[in-house]
Amino acid sequence: MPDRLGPKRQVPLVERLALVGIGLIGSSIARAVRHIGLAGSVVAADASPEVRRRVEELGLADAVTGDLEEAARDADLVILCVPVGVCGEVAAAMAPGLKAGAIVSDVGSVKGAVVAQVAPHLPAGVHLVPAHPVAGTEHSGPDAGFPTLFLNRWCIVTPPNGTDAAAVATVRAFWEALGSNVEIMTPQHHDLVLAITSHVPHLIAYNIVGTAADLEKVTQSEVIKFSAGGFRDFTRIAASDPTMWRDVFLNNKEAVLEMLGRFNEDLAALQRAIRWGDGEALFDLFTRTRAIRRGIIDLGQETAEPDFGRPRASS
Ligand SMILES: NC(=O)C1=CN([C@@H]2O[C@H](COP(=O)(O)OP(=O)(O)OC[C@H]3O[C@@H](n4cnc5c(N)ncnc54)[C@H](O)[C@@H]3O)[C@@H](O)[C@H]2O)C=CC1
Ligand SMILES: O=C(O)C(=O)Cc1ccc(O)cc1
Repeated sequence: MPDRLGPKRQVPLVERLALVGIGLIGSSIARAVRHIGLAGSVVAADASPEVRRRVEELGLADAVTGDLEEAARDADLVILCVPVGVCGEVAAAMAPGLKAGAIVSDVGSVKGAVVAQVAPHLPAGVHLVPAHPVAGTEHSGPDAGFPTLFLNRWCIVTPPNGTDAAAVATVRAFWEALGSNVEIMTPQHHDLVLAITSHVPHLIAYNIVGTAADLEKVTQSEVIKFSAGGFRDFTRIAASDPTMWRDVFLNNKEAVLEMLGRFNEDLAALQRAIRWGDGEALFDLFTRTRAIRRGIIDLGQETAEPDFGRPRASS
């Protein structure tokens, strides 16, 4: 498995790249793209003046703007790296600047709702190719990004039916150049898979940390002092960005509720096994789940030890 990005390219994949939203994901893309020369030029757009100032200080782009129409003008590829709840309004604001043949993509953690919100605003001749890099951290903002974030990670590309094949190939080549493995699926299937592998686990983390914080007979300082490894992992996840995750749950409602229904049934069965002293049921489940974890490690998608080498950010 490669442990670094490829060498600088002689010929960029796209001439002009516009990144809208330069937080963790947008700034990681900007860093990687500039590192390998994947775009002729990078324009960065963000609604926040503080973020724009920081992007300029960090030298992450050739041009920085708060005007989305200006950012989109002449861009060959535009990638929305904003919370999923604002993708529609962002698409509407930049639409007048888009040229025919441009590709609009995104990195949102939910795909069906993003397609529904963005597609109606795009002029004819503009290709929508949504994508989701399944890579991230609990940190936010332009200081949190790093160029190897997508290396050896999956990127799921979810083109709506009938999307131009050349536009899909460009988005695939883009993510492969950033070191990702690309898989294509429908937006609906993506949302179902990610509901159980990412969205519900985040909800469980938010919930358990909230429950621990609200206990009367166990103090907060005891929770912090005696937090074992498992609980510490939950607190890391529960430190993830509130705006981003609010939008994920509001925009993947059906799939999350479906998975939560199943989760609640299985939890009730475990509750019953504990109440009735059914050690066999507990042992059987724990044996099955241990095999799943070992399968993930065998696939090389996880290290057995936690990754302490990852950069930390302020927010
Ligand atoms: N954080 C993570 O681990 C991952 C996040 N994603 C997806 O990536 C997207 C971005 O997430 P992050 O980079 O973590 O967020 P972030 O909070 O670090 O950055 C988002 C940026 O978007 C800007 N923004 C918000 N509303 C805007 C608007 N209306 N117009 C222009 N700019 C606007 C903010 O000022 C901020 O700089 C989300 O859709 C999220 O679901 C995907 C994979 C992993
Ligand atoms: O920090 C973690 O453990 C994550 O799970 C990061 C993450 C968050 C959201 C995504 O859509 C993909 C990856």
